[in-house]
Amino acid sequence: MRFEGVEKRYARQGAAPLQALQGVSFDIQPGEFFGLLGPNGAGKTTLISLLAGLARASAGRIEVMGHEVVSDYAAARRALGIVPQELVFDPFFSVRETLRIQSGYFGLRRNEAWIDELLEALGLADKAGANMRQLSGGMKRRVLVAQALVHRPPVIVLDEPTAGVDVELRQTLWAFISRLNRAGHTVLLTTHYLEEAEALCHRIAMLKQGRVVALDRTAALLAGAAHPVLRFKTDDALPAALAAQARVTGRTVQLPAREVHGIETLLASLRQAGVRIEDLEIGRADLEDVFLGLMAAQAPEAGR
Ligand SMILES: Nc1ncnc2c1ncn2[C@@H]1O[C@H](COP(=O)(O)OP(=O)(O)OP(=O)(O)O)[C@@H](O)[C@H]1O
Repeated sequence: MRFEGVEKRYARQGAAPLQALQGVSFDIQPGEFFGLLGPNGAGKTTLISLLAGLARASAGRIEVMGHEVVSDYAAARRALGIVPQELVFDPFFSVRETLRIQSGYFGLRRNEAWIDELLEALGLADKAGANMRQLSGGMKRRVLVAQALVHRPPVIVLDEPTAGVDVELRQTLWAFISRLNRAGHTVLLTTHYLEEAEALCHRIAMLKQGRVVALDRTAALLAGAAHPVLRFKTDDALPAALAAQARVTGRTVQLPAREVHGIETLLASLRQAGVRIEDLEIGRADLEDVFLGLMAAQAPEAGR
């Protein structure tokens, strides 16, 4: 898969066009598990809709398995299995009918064995006869995954597949997608769950305001942020200097320490400020730290 100088501008009434993607270029190797990360509005979904041929790039080109997505649309589309972010279904069909209809779009007549395998792998076997409107949101999402895979595409694209889904479905989904990846399928994943990207992706591109701001092997991105961190719980307010660098989730606070003896300095500052701490641990930086660091480092650009 190749993105070459991809640009996308959206026209806006009474305002300058919105530049959603600017000069995005990168390759994804066959068989790779690739993560596309970025904050809300970074352009991830836009890039996927260009890849899927649902929207046209303002400039640049995109190829999937050697097929350019506009001039060679049918072949490119056939190579892709796309799990969209939004749950859109015809409520009157059953799960099995939905998958048969999707097979029909790709001209596949005898696809029952694979449909059964998909239903089984995604924990949908006992829901095959249920109407789509009877399914819970999580079950619908499973059908969306099955639907994307019905034609056995070599490239699987997942746009935030685990947004709002429970732990069980996440595990089912990742076990299945990892199995397909080991069997040679290329996977492109967008997610807001950085621990998921860290666990699954070989390489990661980070998008910010329509540009690629980092692209590397996951291990290399993490190595770049190898500083230790101090994690603890507290009910007290942090002094301003520490609050500015803290990552706070509820009562849990994480502070970066530049070097190991930086931990001592941090603890001294906390003690001096009278911050009472519990459950203290020393850990290493994770992908979220890399991500937050990169997002903070790049100043916002004009025209956005
Ligand atoms: N059809 C559209 N018309 C106009 N602007 C759009 C359209 N689709 C997206 N945008 C704008 O383009 C920018 C990129 O949006 P996009 O949905 O690609 O981001 P994203 O990275 O997928 O975000 P999220 O994490 O919230 O899904 C945003 O500023 C968005 O408002």
